[in-house]
Amino acid sequence: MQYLLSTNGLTKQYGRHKAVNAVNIHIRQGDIYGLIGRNGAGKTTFLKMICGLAKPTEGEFTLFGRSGKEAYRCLARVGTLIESPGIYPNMTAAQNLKLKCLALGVRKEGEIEELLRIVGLADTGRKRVKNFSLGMKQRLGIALALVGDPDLVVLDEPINGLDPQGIAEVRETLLRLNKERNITFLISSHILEELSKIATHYGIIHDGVLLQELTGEELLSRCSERIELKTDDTRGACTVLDGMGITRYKVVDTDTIHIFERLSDSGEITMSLAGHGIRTLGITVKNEALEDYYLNLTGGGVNV
Ligand SMILES: Nc1ncnc2c1ncn2[C@@H]1O[C@H](COP(=O)(O)OP(=O)(O)OP(=O)(O)O)[C@@H](O)[C@H]1O
Repeated sequence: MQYLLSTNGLTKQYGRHKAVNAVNIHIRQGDIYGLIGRNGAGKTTFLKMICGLAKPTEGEFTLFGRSGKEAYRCLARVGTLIESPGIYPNMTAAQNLKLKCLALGVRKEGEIEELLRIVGLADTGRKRVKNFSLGMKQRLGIALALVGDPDLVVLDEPINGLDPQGIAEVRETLLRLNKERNITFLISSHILEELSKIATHYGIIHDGVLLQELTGEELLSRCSERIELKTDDTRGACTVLDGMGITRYKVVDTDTIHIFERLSDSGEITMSLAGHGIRTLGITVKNEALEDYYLNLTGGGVNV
């Protein structure tokens, strides 16, 4: 499998403390990859290493198929928003972008207008950035990371402190960029619930160690509200579910099916199964909230 970005034993040690400990991450072209971890888990340190802002103590990363020194040469294709985005508050959004374009030698006609459009700041005109909402500032930070047409954009906590509307705006922006410009994203957050509204893939980091990588679908099947159906005939049960027009289900075990829709229809499902001679051994509605899943995982500190 060819990854757009992968790491091999990437480690950063400060004194005796390993802020990032032998992390192997795998990001494909087109992913919106969420790196989730509590404060101090090592997210920023990890992101800094793959953006060339901190030198790994051990390990290496492969970027666009290049490793070692070659990988560092590919960093021009990576846009970053790490820690303070370097925004000038007394300038307008367009002026901030113009400065970044000048700094990177970008002279593409209409690029600033296009970037403002794509992050939803086209109508901010002469408004100075100091009068922007936090969400608008974050979107400007994203626009700044987009200067130079990167293929991969790395954003450190882009939804930190945003209200639900701000999160929705950032989400829409990232999804649009992902679709329209085919940009791959690596974004960090300490709140899985918020990240889950954006990411397609996840890496869970704790105490510098990557505990788990999983897809959005896997996370959904582990956390979301669902009916857990136990039966001794999963194949027959699937046929019955299909017949009931239920499409969002997954066989997770030899005797277990998770159903993610019609959560109040347990009775109807049981009756329908019985009508087809299929025994229901158990049927319950389960709901492990995202945050619980994450806390259980990091609290235990073990890989599951
Ligand atoms: N320059 C440094 N020197 C010494 N220790 C550092 C340095 N940078 C980070 N650390 C330590 O490494 C650990 C990971 O920090 P890091 O900032 O990467 O975590 P984080 O997950 O991004 O958390 P936060 O969201 O709070 O920034 C912390 O214990 C931090 O104190």
